[in-house]
Amino acid sequence: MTTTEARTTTLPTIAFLGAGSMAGAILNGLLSPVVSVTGGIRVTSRTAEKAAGFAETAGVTAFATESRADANREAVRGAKLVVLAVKPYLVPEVLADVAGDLEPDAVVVSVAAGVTVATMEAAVPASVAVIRTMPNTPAQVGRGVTGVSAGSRASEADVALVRELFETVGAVVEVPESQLDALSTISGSGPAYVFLLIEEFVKTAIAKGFSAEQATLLVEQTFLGASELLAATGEDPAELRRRVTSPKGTTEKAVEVLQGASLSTLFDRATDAALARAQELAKG
Ligand SMILES: NC(=O)C1=CN([C@@H]2O[C@H](COP(=O)(O)OP(=O)(O)OC[C@H]3O[C@@H](n4cnc5c(N)ncnc54)[C@H](OP(=O)(O)O)[C@@H]3O)[C@@H](O)[C@H]2O)C=CC1
Ligand SMILES: O=C(O)[C@@H]1CCC=N1
Repeated sequence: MTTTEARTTTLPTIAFLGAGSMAGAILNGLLSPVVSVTGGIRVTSRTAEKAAGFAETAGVTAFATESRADANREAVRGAKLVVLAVKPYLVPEVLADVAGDLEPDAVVVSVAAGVTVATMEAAVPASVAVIRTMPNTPAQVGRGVTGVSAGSRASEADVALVRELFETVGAVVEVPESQLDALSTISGSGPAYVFLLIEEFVKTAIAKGFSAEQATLLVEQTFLGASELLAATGEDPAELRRRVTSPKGTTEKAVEVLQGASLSTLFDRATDAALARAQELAKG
């Protein structure tokens, strides 16, 4: 695993096919002053409105498929890295469209949940490498974590390049493809679990008589503070929990209730449901 460092990264021409939440988060990292993308960044979207949002960004050229049918083909011509950031069900259609225009040494980097390397390798010329990844939205603030799985045709240099791309927005973990869907249920979807906990905790604080503003401050600062304490101390979270939980004190009572609700089973069931969905998406 590698963490983000303030070092200069130079990347070759990149095309993002799809410009939604995930592509936007990664793009944010690429726009950092310590990153240089030689040949520039191309971005495609379905709507002209979304593409127009990128028009002002230096170094980025955006095309919309609703304005020009060849938007994705135009974007991939000359691109070394082609990041597939459309919804999983669109991956086969988009790859079929661009296959003939990919550079022979291009690396197709998918962020799509579920869609397998085998499906993508079958859709592009044999000289084109495929690498599957699973980033997460904290990439937008340089705090992402991305799982990377090399396809059968990816060289060490291809994997190193893709690592460099995702290290501009956080940490990278290399795993075999057989583990990538499981990784997705932890870190890919994980930010949603955290936000859900925050939403529910704010409701609880409001029910205890705090204003919405106070409740939000209390809860958000508690999540941020606890996360930063964990990061700064490097302590085991169980030890940090113990330090909050005074013997015979108040926290002990709350933690007993939470543990009684079988939190670990709940997380197992939630991530199993996400894993089952990834397997459905793989079938197309
Ligand atoms: N969101 C997340 O936390 C994560 C998402 N992912 C993966 O990222 C991928 C994208 O998800 P997300 O960003 O959430 O989705 P969004 O719906 O936010 O983005 C999808 C993007 O694809 C564009 N699009 C649709 N059709 C085409 C097309 N034919 N050609 C080019 N662009 C097109 C859309 O354009 P327009 O905006 O104009 O409609 C939109 O910008 C998915 O495969 C998902 O599995 C992976 C990890 C985490
Ligand atoms: O919900 C999804 O399918 C994507 C993959 C992981 C996070 N978002």
